[in-house]
Amino acid sequence: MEAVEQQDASARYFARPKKIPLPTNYRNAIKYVRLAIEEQRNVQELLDQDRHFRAGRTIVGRVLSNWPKIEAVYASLDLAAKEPRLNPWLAKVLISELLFGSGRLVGNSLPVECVQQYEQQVHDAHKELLEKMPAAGHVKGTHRFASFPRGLSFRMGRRKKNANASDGGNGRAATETANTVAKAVAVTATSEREDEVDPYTIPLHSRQAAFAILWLLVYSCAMFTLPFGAFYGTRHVLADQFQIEGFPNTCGSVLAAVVTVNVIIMLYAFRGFREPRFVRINTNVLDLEGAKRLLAEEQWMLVEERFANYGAFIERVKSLADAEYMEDFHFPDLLVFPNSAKSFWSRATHLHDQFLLQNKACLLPTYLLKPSKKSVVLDMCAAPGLKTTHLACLMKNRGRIYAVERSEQRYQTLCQYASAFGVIKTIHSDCLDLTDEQLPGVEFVLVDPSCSGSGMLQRQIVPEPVDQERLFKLAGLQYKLVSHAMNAFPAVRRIVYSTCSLHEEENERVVQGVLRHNGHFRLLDARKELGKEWPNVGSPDYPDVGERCLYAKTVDDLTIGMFVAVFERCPEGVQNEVYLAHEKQKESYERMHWYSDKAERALAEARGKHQRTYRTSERGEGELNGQPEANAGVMAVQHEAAKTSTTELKVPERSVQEEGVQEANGLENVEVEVNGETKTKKKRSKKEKKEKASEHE
Ligand SMILES: C[S@@+](CC[C@H](N)C(=O)[O-])C[C@H]1O[C@@H](n2cnc3c(N)ncnc32)[C@H](O)[C@@H]1O
Repeated sequence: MEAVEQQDASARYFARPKKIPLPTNYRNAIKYVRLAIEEQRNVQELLDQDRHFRAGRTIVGRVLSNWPKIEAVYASLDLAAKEPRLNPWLAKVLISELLFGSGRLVGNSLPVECVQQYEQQVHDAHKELLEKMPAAGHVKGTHRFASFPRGLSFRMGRRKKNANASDGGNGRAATETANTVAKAVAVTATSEREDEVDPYTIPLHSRQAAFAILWLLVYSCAMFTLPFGAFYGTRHVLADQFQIEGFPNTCGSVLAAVVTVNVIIMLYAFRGFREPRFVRINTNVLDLEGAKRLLAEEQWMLVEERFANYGAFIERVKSLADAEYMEDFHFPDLLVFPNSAKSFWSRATHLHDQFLLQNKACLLPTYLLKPSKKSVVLDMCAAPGLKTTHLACLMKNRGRIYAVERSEQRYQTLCQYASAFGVIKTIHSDCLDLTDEQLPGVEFVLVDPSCSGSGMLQRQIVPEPVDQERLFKLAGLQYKLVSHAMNAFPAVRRIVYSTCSLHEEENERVVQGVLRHNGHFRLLDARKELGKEWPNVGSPDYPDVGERCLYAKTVDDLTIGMFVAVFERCPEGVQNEVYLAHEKQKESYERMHWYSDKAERALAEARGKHQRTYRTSERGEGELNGQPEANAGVMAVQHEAAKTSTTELKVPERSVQEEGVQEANGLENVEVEVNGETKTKKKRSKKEKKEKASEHE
């Protein structure tokens, strides 16, 4: 009767329409257990090679070290007959997990749910086996049977041919034979002892420590040998080939040794740094708890520690073990994995809808934009669309996000990313051509434009020479985009400007330029806006600007380099302090010109009248024929103003905004107004246009 009920239950399970996949770790475990038992292969080697199956050693090891007991339980429950559709290898792996693993099964796949319904019976059968144990403990020679199959363990000797295993995992032959049970019972004593310390699994931290020591040994050997080689090699070459002897020879050789030492140190440091893998949860389809459940199915272990400060968190991230992951310190939808997880994530295509690989630094701009749920947002430079989709998640897929991209190819990628989010409307256009007319009611703008990309990891590892001309052009474009955001959309309340550049020219200087010419927007303190500890801000060389902007830095945040500034529209009648200070400076600059003109006129008059010589001393005092001049005060003002004009005003030969205007027009010999002057500009050549198109995205 009971059997019939269970059969019905199992039929119900297998008849369900929705197919939930079996966790990869169980699938892999079946493969290795079968290889070890059926084909008697040395799976230890195979497991070592399979770097993606992290939990494998433990799961497979558990099954194989308890194989007889598992077989006995499987047999006593008669699962082969009761659940003919249940893979016997899988059933045994799951029984092993229930009895000797965590005690719970991962996921809701059909086989898992099927075995789960026998959970109590599995435990009862196991208990029964243990109770019978003393009586059967004397069965001769049975301890060998309890050992790992030979293919698995380096500790074990020969493996006895296992009749049960050779039935193709069906196990039915064994199920009926009391013999098997007796054997299994008999070995329990031995294997139970072995269970206490799982000999198969070397704890992860021990393995990591062992590798660290090994690498240290390798590098220290290199350190104590290669510099000598460099020293004597150089000495030999200098003497034999170039006939350089004596002191110059020694200097050259020492230099070669020092360079070698430094190269080795750099290589070691480079090995030591492994940036973590940041993974964002697509909160549009999955919440944090759901994400944790999915990851548990994949045998990832959540580090559930709380950190007093950001430094402690960063240190813990650096020491994440291969199977561990953590929640991020700042962002609730971000998870942090060790560097070694990269291969897992590139293979885990079945999780790509629920999780997105995105560097933590890229979440700063979107979080700082803080769009309210049903607001209208404009992402001016959107492709490939990671920030756009994050905005959509933050807005719970409600409201409207205009995602603009001008590059055709990148626009296609943007469309793919955006397709799952109804809130995103993609627009293939130059965002400078769009205004409130086409995109009405925009309240929040993200400006994440093309930049030099000097914050990208590979560019930090192998730095490129700084191309000032290119930086200047990029800065011009960036200035123009932010200014456009501030002036083309009257309803805009908040703007976030971000780059993945570490150059001030593209960051603080652009922000300063924009604030100087747009009094109606002010710069917010981004650190305060973030609301949590953040180590790096901008340069103090930009008063009222630098300290309000954030930098993400590889060395402190383990992220790519990123710069973020947050602007907010000023209340009516209020202007930002950078604008006001600049206006004041402009005034004094104009006054300086006025004084200067006056002084020049007075001088000319004096020259005409008296034919005397005039010069300005170092201190700015006027002297006439070597004597202090009556109008020396005027000259001092002139001198001070001149100083201001070169040091504080920093009126550049070509300003950022000039470049911006040039970029804006892109016309042949157009007249543009720059700092009040009209200049003629040349049209961008085809080559320049091409270069521009290939700028770092
Ligand atoms: C740094 S990427 C943006 C990355 C994107 N925000 C993300 O997180 O996925 C800069 C993008 O802006 C686009 N872009 C540059 N100038 C633009 C303009 N004037 N109008 C529209 N898109 C522009 C580039 O083609 C490039 O795809």
